[in-house]
Amino acid sequence: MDHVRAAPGGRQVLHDVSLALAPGEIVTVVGPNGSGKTTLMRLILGAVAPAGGSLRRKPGLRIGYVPQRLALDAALPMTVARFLSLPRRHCASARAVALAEAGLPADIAARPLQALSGGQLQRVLLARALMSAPDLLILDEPTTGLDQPGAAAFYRRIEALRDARGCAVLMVSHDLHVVMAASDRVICLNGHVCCEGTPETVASAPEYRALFGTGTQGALALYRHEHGHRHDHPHPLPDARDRGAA
Ligand SMILES: Nc1ncnc2c1ncn2[C@@H]1O[C@H](COP(=O)(O)OP(=O)(O)OP(=O)(O)O)[C@@H](O)[C@H]1O
Repeated sequence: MDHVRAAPGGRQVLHDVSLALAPGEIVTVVGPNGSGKTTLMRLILGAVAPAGGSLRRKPGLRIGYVPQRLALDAALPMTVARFLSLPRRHCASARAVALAEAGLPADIAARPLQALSGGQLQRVLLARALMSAPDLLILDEPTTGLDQPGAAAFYRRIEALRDARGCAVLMVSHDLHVVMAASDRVICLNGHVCCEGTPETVASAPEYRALFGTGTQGALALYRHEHGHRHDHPHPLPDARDRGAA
């Protein structure tokens, strides 16, 4: 997207936002409450139209979306298998692959959604997003409610998925903990792009520190320590949008 402005409901939320996502890249958007993170995600999903600037998607781009939460209706019990077959039916083997990739046993398919823990439900949402073989996976605050080791494990799974499938990943979060360290690139948003770069670059940027203080370095170290190795993925070149996922 180039110099995009967004004004959902007539109120300017984002201005002059330019970004490109390259295949296989994990990008995290951080920003304070109300900084426009969800609006940015909705722009990419096509649920909000730009009020200015331009937005281009690779033709045929498939996007898998993992919402922050799912409002479950206790009066309408639904099995995991049924949920995974919405909106389109898939064969049992495709379902088993997606469940395994999301870190769930195959027999969870027969269980009602209402009976799952928060972490299991989060992984079912991930499995559902994987069913469409996405080129781009968008996750909205995917570890809300998980503790820090649980969140670190979730992000390692996302990295493994990216490595296996080569899909781009865009995560949106106001959680400053391990999410940044799990990313190739971090975008700090506050109505516009305040700063962006590697997690280390952003964590030490004055614009970022003005918004969030200096408390993230410990969490970066924690993730690096648990993770045990680093990735050095190339970052998108200026023409990445011509090759890129979105
Ligand atoms: N359709 C809309 N109509 C009016 N205002 C909107 C609309 N959508 C978003 N906003 C406003 O835009 C601002 C940014 O919202 P957005 O949800 O994008 O922020 P966010 O960074 O995701 O926030 P949070 O961290 O709290 O989830 C908020 O003040 C919100 O009230």
